[in-house]
Amino acid sequence: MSLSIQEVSKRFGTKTVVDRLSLSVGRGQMFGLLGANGAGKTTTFRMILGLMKPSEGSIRWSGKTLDYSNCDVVGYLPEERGLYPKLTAEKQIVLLGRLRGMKRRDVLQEMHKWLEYFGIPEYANKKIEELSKGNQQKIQFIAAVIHRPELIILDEPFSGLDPVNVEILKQAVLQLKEKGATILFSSHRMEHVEELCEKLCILDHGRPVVLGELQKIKRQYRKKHVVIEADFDLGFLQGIPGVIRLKQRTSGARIQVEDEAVAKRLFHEVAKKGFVRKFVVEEPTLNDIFIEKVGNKDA
Ligand SMILES: Nc1ncnc2c1ncn2[C@@H]1O[C@H](COP(=O)(O)OP(=O)(O)OP(=O)(O)O)[C@@H](O)[C@H]1O
Repeated sequence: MSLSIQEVSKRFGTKTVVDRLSLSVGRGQMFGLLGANGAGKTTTFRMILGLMKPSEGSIRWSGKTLDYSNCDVVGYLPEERGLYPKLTAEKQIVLLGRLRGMKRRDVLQEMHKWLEYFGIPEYANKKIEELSKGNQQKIQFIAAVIHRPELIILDEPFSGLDPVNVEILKQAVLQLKEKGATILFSSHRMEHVEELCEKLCILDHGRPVVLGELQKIKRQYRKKHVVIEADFDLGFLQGIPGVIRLKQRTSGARIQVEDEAVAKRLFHEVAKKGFVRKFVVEEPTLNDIFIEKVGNKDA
């Protein structure tokens, strides 16, 4: 079981909003889609779900195109949250579970398990409109995964949640992954993707500018940061070839360098000067990579 996207493009009129995207996500893998507003994330999800046809290319889940006839294998949390405000959480979830072909008894059993997990068992009989935004989101998440889908697509699942609830939802998503679900999610927050995904794609105006395995992407990125703490001023390092920028900190400096060889040079230079309390070469963060590839704007 795997998702395979090959050379997919989507155009609206003359505007290309997804531009030759190819990727694959295997069973039990988690894939993160990053990009600024309007980069093409939701459009990509809609094409995977069969709600929209690609202008070019193909999308297959286990060798088949998804459409309304086989979409029960997918669970989808849309970006625009859409629950019926007047229904109770239970009625809402039962309705969606039944539409997925589940027996009422099975829906209720699964729903109670999830409500317990989220620490809100008493909300089963509350109307959606009576719940906070965060709790509505949990109900919609439960509705999206109630039928234990093989493929789960979560559009901005963490937006609007407080840090405690972000953590609870992250753990829930990880549990589903461990049980073998294939999960794709979009986010504006790079640290979420960094923490949860093996694979990722950064879209910039529909174009995949970074794509692949997180660890490989980081390794291939040659520029590093060096954090130094010393009892003397580190400003002189700015003049060393290969130093891109130096930011002074209260107890030292954080320096971006061209590659590891420059980091070694810095090590020798500071060691000659005096006592060095700290010298660390940091892996680039996804944020560093995003800023270089897409520019200094919000993901
Ligand atoms: N049905 C449509 N008709 C015309 N243009 C569309 C349609 N759907 C999306 N677009 C355009 O496609 C581009 C990509 O939109 P999309 O919603 O996929 O971006 P996104 O990455 O999900 O953004 P956000 O982070 O804001 O949710 C946008 O410029 C949007 O206006």
